Amino acid sequence: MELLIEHLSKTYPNGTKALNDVSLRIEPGMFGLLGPNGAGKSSLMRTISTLQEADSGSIQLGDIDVLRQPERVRQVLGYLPQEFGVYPKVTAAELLEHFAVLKGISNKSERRQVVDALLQQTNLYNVRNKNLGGYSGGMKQRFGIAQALLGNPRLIIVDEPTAGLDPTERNRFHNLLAEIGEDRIVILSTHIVSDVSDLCRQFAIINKGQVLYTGDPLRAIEEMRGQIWRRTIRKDELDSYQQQFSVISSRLFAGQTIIHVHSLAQPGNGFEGIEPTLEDVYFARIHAAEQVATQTVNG
Ligand SMILES: Nc1ncnc2c1ncn2[C@@H]1O[C@H](COP(=O)(O)OP(=O)(O)OP(=O)(O)O)[C@@H](O)[C@H]1O
Repeated sequence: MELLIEHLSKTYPNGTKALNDVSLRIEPGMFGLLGPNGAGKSSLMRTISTLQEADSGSIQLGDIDVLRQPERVRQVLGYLPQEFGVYPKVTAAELLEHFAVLKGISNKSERRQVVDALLQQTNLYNVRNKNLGGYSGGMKQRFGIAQALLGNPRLIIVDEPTAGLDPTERNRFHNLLAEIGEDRIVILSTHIVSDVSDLCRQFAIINKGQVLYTGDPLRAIEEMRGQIWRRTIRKDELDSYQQQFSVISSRLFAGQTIIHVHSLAQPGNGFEGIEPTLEDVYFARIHAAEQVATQTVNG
């Protein structure tokens, strides 16, 4: 089963163009949707999840026409929204049981089995009788995955799931995602580049409602080899470097400013060529798109 998105566009009533002719082909496995805040990731996730409509375009999931057959999509979809609220005074076992009823698992002993298995899989079995209000961020997110897995969905959508998790919880959550992404489509929407480089064999970069790149992370890095240059500068030099070069990122390290520049040729004295990372790919693509946008505005 594959997910085929073609020419999808959406403008909100206030005039915000959240999706601008988005086309993507997504195969089974983990797919990373990477973009800054406001890029349109949630709008795309909500549209695929049948929670909102598009103005134009189409989405096909296997033989399901997603925009026209929402009830069929819901039967094969698991969704972990960005803001996943839980009832604080209910235990994980109780709430998952409740979701299982809603999902249509009507046989009581079957339901019990499914719920227990999911609690085991998400490593929450030992704390299943604790109130969700006492769960840590990572435990809540794992509970979110447990409910998304009910009914054995073919398509799972998780919207910015690792924001706010500490490194250990994030690692554990990554392992869980990698496990569930083995035999179905899992779309992971995130602004955290390492979520994608750790987990995804396919990804897309989206910015201002447009797809800037789609492909394989390793290939994307390969394509940028020989084009990323690093230099340590003083903080007060940053402006002038930004005017002279394609500075795609700058960060402080031990009180000094380190910049990465995207350039086909050696930019000049003091620049050292480095192995690109997916973060460089991401920033270079976004930077290039911004440059084009500025040039268009300035004529
Ligand atoms: N219901 C809405 N009405 C009007 N504008 C909206 C609505 N929902 C989102 N937007 C705007 O559409 C654009 C895309 O938002 P969206 O939430 O899809 O982006 P995102 O990539 O998920 O960002 P974030 O990570 O901040 O959620 C933003 O400019 C946002 O302000």
